[in-house]
Amino acid sequence: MTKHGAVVVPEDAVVAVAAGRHFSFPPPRTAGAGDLCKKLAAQQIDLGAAVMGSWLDSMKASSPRHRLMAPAVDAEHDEWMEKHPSALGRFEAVAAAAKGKRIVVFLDYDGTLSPIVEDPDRAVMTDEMRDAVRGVAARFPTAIVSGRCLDKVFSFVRLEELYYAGSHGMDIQGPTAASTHHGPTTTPKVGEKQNPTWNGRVNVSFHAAHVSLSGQPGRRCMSLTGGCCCNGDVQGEEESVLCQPAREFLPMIGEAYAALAAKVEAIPGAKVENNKFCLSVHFRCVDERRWGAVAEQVRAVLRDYPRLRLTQGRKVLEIRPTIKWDKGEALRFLLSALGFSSGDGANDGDDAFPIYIGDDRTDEDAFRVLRARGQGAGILVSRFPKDTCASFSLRDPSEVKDFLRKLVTCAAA
Ligand SMILES: O=P(O)(O)OC[C@H]1O[C@H](O[C@H]2O[C@H](CO)[C@@H](O)[C@H](O)[C@H]2O)[C@H](O)[C@@H](O)[C@@H]1O
Repeated sequence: MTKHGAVVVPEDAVVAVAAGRHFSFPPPRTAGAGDLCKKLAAQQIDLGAAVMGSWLDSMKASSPRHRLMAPAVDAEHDEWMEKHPSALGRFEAVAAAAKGKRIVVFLDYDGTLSPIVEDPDRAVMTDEMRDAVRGVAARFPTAIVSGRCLDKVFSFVRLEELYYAGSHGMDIQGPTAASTHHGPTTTPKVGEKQNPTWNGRVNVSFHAAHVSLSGQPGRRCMSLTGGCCCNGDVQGEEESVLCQPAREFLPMIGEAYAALAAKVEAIPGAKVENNKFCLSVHFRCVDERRWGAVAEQVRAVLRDYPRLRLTQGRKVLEIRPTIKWDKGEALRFLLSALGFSSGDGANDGDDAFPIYIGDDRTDEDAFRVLRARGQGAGILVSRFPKDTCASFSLRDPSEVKDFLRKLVTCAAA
């Protein structure tokens, strides 16, 4: 890739529109979240026949080709970087803002911890990245927040000491008791002398005897001693999970999966991934001339399921329940479960410093929550300008790894 000449780079990002906002950090509470952040929330795509064209446009818009033509595009990039500076370049500003607070780390998976690849089943993360995440998790409560189903994302990450929020936050489980029961009783504050491990589960209790719904060996789960703020869904079998707000949709999602898989089978390259509480219809490997056919098949199935809605990720159409739950709500829930806020919005846990790193449209829901709370740091992984509610940027998973390592070094120092 060169900065000069007309190099066209395929990328699944939404091209930036001037955000009309200059960099300010820490972001002011609520102010600044405004219209842009509302617009960026994982949007529901209208399923009406009249908007099929715009639906297809939306699929194309999520996969623009970036023209890197100096100097105009460089200027646009520079302007964007002023508003969303590198979290590595401004590491000292992040560390200063976190000083005296308790860091909690939230990490998206695809495009953040692993590079985007054609086959979703091969999106593995490197051992170096795993070590970096392990290092962070030894010092701060750390959660993976992914659109993938919990078992799948766990099979990639393979670290038992983390919290996992699968299915876009609709399936939340905690670390094993064994992997975390040797640290301080509260998360260390930045700048405080620290024990290298943590155990900051203020109002969370572990049920070591329970296995997860997946039966995943070696993983124990937990429930809230103070009750679940997740529609009261923690009961019976659910005692083994922290939060599953969309449980009632499981049979419906299963049916929709079968119908969709049968419908898109005939479209070369299309693939439906069952993410338990949501479904992903991948069109990355579909000839662009057939994208309309993918959209049409998805629409046909969704007509039978008015309680399911459609959102969009990186060359993927995502079908999920029509409940008000997303990665932002998962972040809120986990902060509350960790004792950093009341959960009812009355107290946003000002001593917490959540760092959320993600690359996708669905991560904007979490960035928006951080902006609204005027708390922590949202970091967008992108090498191209995009509209975002994040404060900072990192170019790719390799920079994410460097940032995580720096966080560990800084905490150790
Ligand atoms: O929230 P995330 O962890 O980022 O998960 C979002 C979706 O990621 C995966 O799809 C994306 O990555 C694939 C592998 O690199 C790529 O082939 C695909 O085009 C991307 O959309 C995953 O397969 C989906 O289930 C997740 O919803």
